[in-house]
Formats: sequence, C-alpha cells, structure tokens
Amino acid sequence: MQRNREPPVPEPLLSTFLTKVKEILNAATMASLPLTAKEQMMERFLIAAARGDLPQMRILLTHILSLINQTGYSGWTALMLAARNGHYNVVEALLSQSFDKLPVNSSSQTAYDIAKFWGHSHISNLLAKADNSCSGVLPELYFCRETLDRQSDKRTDKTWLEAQQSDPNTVYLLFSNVNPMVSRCELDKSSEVPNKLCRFRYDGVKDLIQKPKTKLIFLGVEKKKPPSSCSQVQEGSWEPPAWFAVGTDEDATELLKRCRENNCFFPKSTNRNLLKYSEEEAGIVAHARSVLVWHDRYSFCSTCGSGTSLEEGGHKRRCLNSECRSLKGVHNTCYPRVDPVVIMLVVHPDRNQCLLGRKKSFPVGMFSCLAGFIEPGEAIEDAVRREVEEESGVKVGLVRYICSQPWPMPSNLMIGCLAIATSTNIKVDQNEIEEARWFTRQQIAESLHRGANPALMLPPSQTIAHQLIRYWICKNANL
Ligand SMILES: NC(=O)C1=CN([C@@H]2O[C@H](COP(=O)(O)OP(=O)(O)OC[C@H]3O[C@@H](n4cnc5c(N)ncnc54)[C@H](O)[C@@H]3O)[C@@H](O)[C@H]2O)C=CC1
Ligand SMILES: [Mg+2]
Ligand SMILES: [Mg+2]
Ligand SMILES: [Mg+2]
Ligand SMILES: [Zn+2]
Repeated sequence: MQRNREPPVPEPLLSTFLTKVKEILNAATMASLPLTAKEQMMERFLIAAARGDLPQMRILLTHILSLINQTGYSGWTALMLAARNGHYNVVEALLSQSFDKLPVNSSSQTAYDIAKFWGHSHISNLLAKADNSCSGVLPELYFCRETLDRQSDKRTDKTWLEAQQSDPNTVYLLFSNVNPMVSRCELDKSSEVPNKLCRFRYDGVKDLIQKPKTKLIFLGVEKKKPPSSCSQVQEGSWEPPAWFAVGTDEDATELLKRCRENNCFFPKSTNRNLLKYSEEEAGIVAHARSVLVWHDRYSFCSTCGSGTSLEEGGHKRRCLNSECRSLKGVHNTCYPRVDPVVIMLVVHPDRNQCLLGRKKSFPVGMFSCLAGFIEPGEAIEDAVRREVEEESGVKVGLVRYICSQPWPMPSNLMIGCLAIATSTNIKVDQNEIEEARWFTRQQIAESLHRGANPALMLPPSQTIAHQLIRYWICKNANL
C-alpha cells in the first residue's frame, strides 16, 4: 500500500546501472569525449557501491576522497546506490566517513527514503540513527536549552532570595537597555565565535542592585553539579549557585568599567546579535531578556494606570494602588507576557514541494516559513489555516504540531507545525509578504547544502523555520 503512494524511482537496478555506465565509458572512449580520469573514477566508485564492493571503494577513495559525496550520471550518490541494493556494510562505512545524507535524487528521495522504499529497514534505521534530523526527532532548538533550574517556588521565599543575593557564589548578569554585557575573544572576531556573557559576583554589583530603579530577576540555580571531590559536597553543605539578571539604566560606558575581562560590550538589540550565544547561554538570555523587556514596557498597572513594584524574584508586578482590582485574585496583567505565534511549513498536496514566503525586510534571496500571531480565542490549527490563507491565498487541511521555540524578540513563543495544503494557487497579501512560492525538495536540499546556485537562501540554523524545513526534507515524501 505504502509503495503505491511513492513517486516512481528511476531504475537503479544493478544490471541497468552497469550497462549504462559501460555505454558512457565506451562512448567516451570511441568518440574521444572529454570524460576525465576523475569522472571515470567516479563511475567506478559508484559501480563498486552498487555492487557492495567495499575493498574497491576504499582503493578509489585513497586517490580522491571527494568522490564520496558526488553523484554520477544518474544523479545518485554512492550512499543511495548502496541503500538501494541493501549493502549494509557499505552504508555503514560511508556514514563513518561522515558522508552527506541529505542529497536527493531526481525523485526527491534521500538515501533514507530509498532504503525505506525498497524495504531495507536495517539500512533505513541505520541512516536515521546516524542523523537525528532524519529520524523524525528534531535536534534541540536554539534558545531551548534550560541550563538553569528555574525553581519558581523560591520566587516567593524572600529570606531565601536575600540569602542568595549576598552569597559569594551567586552569578549576576548585567543588562543595559535589555542587552547583556558580553565579551568576545580578541583573537577571533569572526562571527563563528559566540559572545560570552560577563559574570559578576555580589561585590561587583552590590551598589547597583540596591538602587530603586534596578530590576533584579531571579533566573534559577545551576543544574550542573560540582565534582564530588569538592569539600562542600563532601560535607553536604553545597548548594547550586543562583543566577540573577540585573537590568539597569546606568550609563553603559560606566557599567563596562566594572568588568575585569577584556573586550566587553553591550551588543545592539538586533535579531542577528541574539543568535550569537552558545547553546548553554542562549536560553538564559531568552529568559532574562523577555522578562526585562516586559518590565520596560509595562511599568504601569494596565488595570488602573498606577505605578507598580517588582515581586516574586522579578516575575510579577504588583499595583501600588491598594484599591486596584488587579490586587483581588489572580490577574494575568501582573505576569510577564508570552505571545504565541504559529509558524508553519506548508506542504504541497503532491508532498514534494513546500510553500515559503519572503518579507520585504528579509535579505535578498531569503525565503522562510509563513508565521503569524495567534488571535484571542483561536486554536493553533485554526491560526495556521487563517494565517496561511491570509498571507498566501493557499488553503490548508491537516495541521500537525512538530516543535516550539521561545523567540525573545521580545517574547514570542513560536509554535512550529507542518500543514498540508488543499489548494495550490498563490495570491499574496502584499502588506505582509512580498512574495510566496512553491519550492521543490530538490531546491530546498540544494539550498541546505549551499549548492553552487541555490534557488533560495534559507533562514539561519538557529531559527525554528530552518529546523522545520530541514525536518521535512529529511522525512519520507509520505510525511
Ligand atoms: N523564529 C523564526 O523562525 C521566525 C520568527 N518569526 C517571528 O514571528 C513573529 C510573527 O510573525 P508575523 O509574520 O510578523 O505575524 P503576523 O503575520 O501575524 O503579522 C504581524 C502583524 O500582526 C499584528 N499583531 C497581532 N498580534 C500581535 C502581537 N502580539 N505582537 C505584534 N504584532 C501583532 C500586527 O499588526 C503585526 O504587524 C515575528 O514578529 C517574528 O518575530 C517569524 C518568522 C520566523
Ligand atoms: Mg506573518
Ligand atoms: Mg499574517
Ligand atoms: Mg496575523
Ligand atoms: Zn492598578
């Protein structure tokens, strides 16, 4: 049943393949076609992969290692041929050479799809295991690592919080205009090196945290345990260090003087700068920044307009007007906001194309998933269908939730879905989207691999949009 729904697979049978290669090699010899030595070697490498001739493949690889990721006349890689013909040991050997698993053939199938289609489940399992993104399990998303244990129950424990504040092991992060102080290694100014959060101790911020305008946010305690050789651990008196974010309006240049590290600065509030942290620190920045932006923008009570004060380790604002309705019962106006946004990869009814759009503000050539804020009283599925139709005119049927990502710009929660289109005509809403297009799996795979002339540029890997696209491309065409 499953097989009938698959797109046709080009003839990969060994005999056909060998005949074709022989024809090419003969034709090249007879007509003196410029089939280079490398091309001949490539075809021999592919024949060996299709036959399962690992020793021959190893010999050829000692001459040219780059053979490993290339395709021959058929558009198939060695991995695809080995997967097609059930050569487990060849697949295993290719994977151990960190072979690229994402390329697709002219039927938009990866090696994983091919192994699955031809019933070589031991090979498809091996390919899935070797690449998390192909197993249907997404990698951990950027901003999603919870390095700290939030310990929200401690936010109401004033005595405990005060004790933590003066503890010499407590870590403080300094924020100016909702951006954290960071340092960058001077030797390497390339964008690859993450910004590192500057960590302060109590003595370095004591005066600051006592100022009435300073916002102090309890972020949680470290999850990481010290080595068991640590004397406090042995005595049983060890407690994990607490972390606080300090939001201040003090002069940024003066604040920088407090840091002993070199090359400290406050990065500008751009989306790009927020993607420059290590996985460990990105989640901490997301938490602190969203809460601090909320304090910045919601300093007055939204029920009566009076002033408010900070409570619960900086996770609540209480109205100073004792008559205010917000003091009676629990009110969401007193807590930091999170704005849910649906973000969806819309898949064509043929399952081999996806719909991406671009806003005017995107860099040239970049396309991404459609997205939009969920409206009050709206379910995730309905928001997906409404936003897709509003922005592109395409109608959506099935919606499947895949994963989510906090997006602290300033406080969105991106809810990632795959959505199956039931119509294909595109009519964009020019107010929101400049252009929307259907892209083939082949075009997407080329772009993920930064092929020579990709049809589009995808958003960076830290975004949920990128990961949803990658997830879809790695999955079998049947979804
Ligand atoms: N992490 C990722 O991969 C991506 C993240 N995003 C984020 O998703 C957000 C929403 O996507 P859009 O296409 O802009 O949404 P959208 O399609 O709903 O249009 C934005 C408009 O919705 C209105 N709106 C309704 N509720 C709003 C709220 N709570 N805050 C702000 N505006 C609201 C405003 O008029 C705004 O101009 C973006 O602001 C962006 O930060 C968008 C695409 C990719
Ligand atoms: Mg939108
Ligand atoms: Mg919209
Ligand atoms: Mg909208
Ligand atoms: Zn009030």
